[in-house]
Amino acid sequence: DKDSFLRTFNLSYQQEPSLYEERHLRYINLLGKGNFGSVELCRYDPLGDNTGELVAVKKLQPNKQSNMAEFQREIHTISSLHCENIVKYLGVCYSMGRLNMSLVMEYLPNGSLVSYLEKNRQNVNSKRLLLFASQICKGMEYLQSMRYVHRDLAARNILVASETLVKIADFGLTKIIPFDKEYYRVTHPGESPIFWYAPESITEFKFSHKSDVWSFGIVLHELFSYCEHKQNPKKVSVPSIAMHLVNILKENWRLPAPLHCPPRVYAMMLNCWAYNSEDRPSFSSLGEQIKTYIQDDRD
Ligand SMILES: Cc1cnc(Nc2cc(F)c(C3CCN(C)CC3)c(F)c2)nc1Nc1ccc(F)c(N2CCCS2(=O)=O)c1
Repeated sequence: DKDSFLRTFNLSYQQEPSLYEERHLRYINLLGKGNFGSVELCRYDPLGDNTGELVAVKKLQPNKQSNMAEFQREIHTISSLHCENIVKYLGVCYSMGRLNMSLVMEYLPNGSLVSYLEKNRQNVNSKRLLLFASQICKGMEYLQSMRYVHRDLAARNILVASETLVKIADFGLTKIIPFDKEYYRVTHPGESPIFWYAPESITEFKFSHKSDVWSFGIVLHELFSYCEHKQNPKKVSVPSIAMHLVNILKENWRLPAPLHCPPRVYAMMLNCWAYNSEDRPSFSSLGEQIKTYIQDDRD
């Protein structure tokens, strides 16, 4: 019931999250499925006359109780974030008594950055790519101000709200950095997207704002290659490849510049890919740099 729900999240009444009643949540179609569970498009239609709002509902993989605690942490994380470049939390929906729960978020009709750039490649120029990059930067700056590390910053986790607004989604791997440390160390690497990982995340499972900056560099590369997979590394993780990757990174190999990528943007990517985390720029300095590139209308 509501009281125990509020206790679970040690929320007081005035913070009462919107509780969505399952019987009014009408399934429309599946938006995506992964090892996290699935995300569905639903209409929340309490009046039953199709005037209700469209929402994106993230459901936990059924009967994976272990994930329940993680999922509750993810819900707690996203419900504490208020930033126009982060997908909006709307509430939760209980089902099967209290056994299962879903995360209700605003629905962004244009889908992920990957599908959007593949489909709209023709009419997205480098100025618009820089606008998207600056917005992702702003979202990451906000996340850092809340002492969160995202740990899974990639174009597939960026959603397109409109042709001039993108938002960071999916906080399934997000962790809070302990107050007395500069990084978060994970114990179980799990299925890691190593091509988006900084070297120290691969070798020492260390995650920090600076490892998020490394991933931001990969997102810049994805943006300026319009998320064309042949130019992008695959999301695969096999231990031997991981160590091989770290070795060539140590020898200063980096992803080549995407086709037609402005040299100063490639230079920014290389800065994000400094081997030593303390040599990487901060999100605030990246944001400033991108802003000047947008203003001066070169490339
Ligand atoms: C919170 C949220 C809000 N709006 C939306 N709109 C949305 C609208 C769409 F047309 C699509 C697609 C576009 C392409 N065609 C072929 C199929 C539907 C779409 F994928 C999404 N999606 C949200 N979440 C979400 C959905 C789906 C996801 F796979 C993932 N994830 C992916 C990696 C982890 S993840 O869970 O972040 C998050």
